[in-house]
Amino acid sequence: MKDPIIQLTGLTKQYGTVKAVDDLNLNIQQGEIFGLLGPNGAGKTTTILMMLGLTDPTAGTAKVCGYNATSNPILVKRKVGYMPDNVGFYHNLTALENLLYIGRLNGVPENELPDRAAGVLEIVGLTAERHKKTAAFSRGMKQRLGLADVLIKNPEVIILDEPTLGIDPVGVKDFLALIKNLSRQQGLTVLLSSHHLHHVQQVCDRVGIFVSGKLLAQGDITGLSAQLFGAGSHITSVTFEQAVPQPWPLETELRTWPAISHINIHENELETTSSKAITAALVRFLVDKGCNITGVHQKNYGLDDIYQKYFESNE
Ligand SMILES: Nc1ncnc2c1ncn2[C@@H]1O[C@H](COP(=O)(O)OP(=O)(O)OP(=O)(O)O)[C@@H](O)[C@H]1O
Repeated sequence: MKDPIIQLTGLTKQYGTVKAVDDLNLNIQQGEIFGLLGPNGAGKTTTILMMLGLTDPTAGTAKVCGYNATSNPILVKRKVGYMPDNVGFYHNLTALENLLYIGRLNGVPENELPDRAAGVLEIVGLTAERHKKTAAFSRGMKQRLGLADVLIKNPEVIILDEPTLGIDPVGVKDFLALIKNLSRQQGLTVLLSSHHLHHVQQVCDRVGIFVSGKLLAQGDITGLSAQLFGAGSHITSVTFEQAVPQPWPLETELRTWPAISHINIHENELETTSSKAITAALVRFLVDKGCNITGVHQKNYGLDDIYQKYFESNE
């Protein structure tokens, strides 16, 4: 496997007595969409600022595109596009004029500028609006233009801080689809910070759960629920036509299934807790044994449950 394009090692930032980021270790591979998910004040922005060399770590290192962000911030900024949570524009200028201005600031050669601007406006879907002043832009349009600002310098990595804040649901869906396409088609690496679990869930390959400066867990959604809920990440409930007799010989058999960690029987309901999805096998087994089933329900722990368990007390 190639070296990770983002490598955070023991990254720590202390503000007075507050540890905003506490010994963060995280690797992100080229082309991945990684979601940094955490409640307000978790340390997401501070982490991003250290990755861009905009604030120095108290300890540890942030290596991005092969460069140490603290000692080589200029080289990192050449490769990384950053969209802060509050993108600002010159409202008396049009979308295109704003974009050309940012392109020049980022050193895009003058002869390439018109084509590049037209190209990124097309990607973000603002070609028809390019001559409108940004004062009249909706929040969703501003986010798209913010993304165009980031893309005009042909970055290898884009970092988006709370990119979906304040956009309506349809706008969010479109914006996230845009990010996903960009990453898939151009191999762009995306780090996205958010406290909206549903937005992160829609688009990210992997997620890191960040609370009070610490990364509690990382992985894809299934891996995360397995890490955070262990043996109890799947629950299957089965309803029978009649009450389950006690003792029930089938219970003894089910207790030998390695995936099942817990069995609960109440009247005509059976509930199993297991480390993997066993619903299909369980139903087949019960039908084979002559049980009459009137209902089946499978619950898998997802980000909602992770959120409730880890974030609610912080918000
Ligand atoms: N410049 C600063 N000086 C002192 N404390 C700071 C500074 N910047 C951030 N902090 C503190 O560090 C902690 C992490 O803040 P940070 O802004 O990184 O969190 P966040 O996850 O980005 O939250 P939000 O979603 O609210 O932006 C908070 O307790 C914050 O008060």
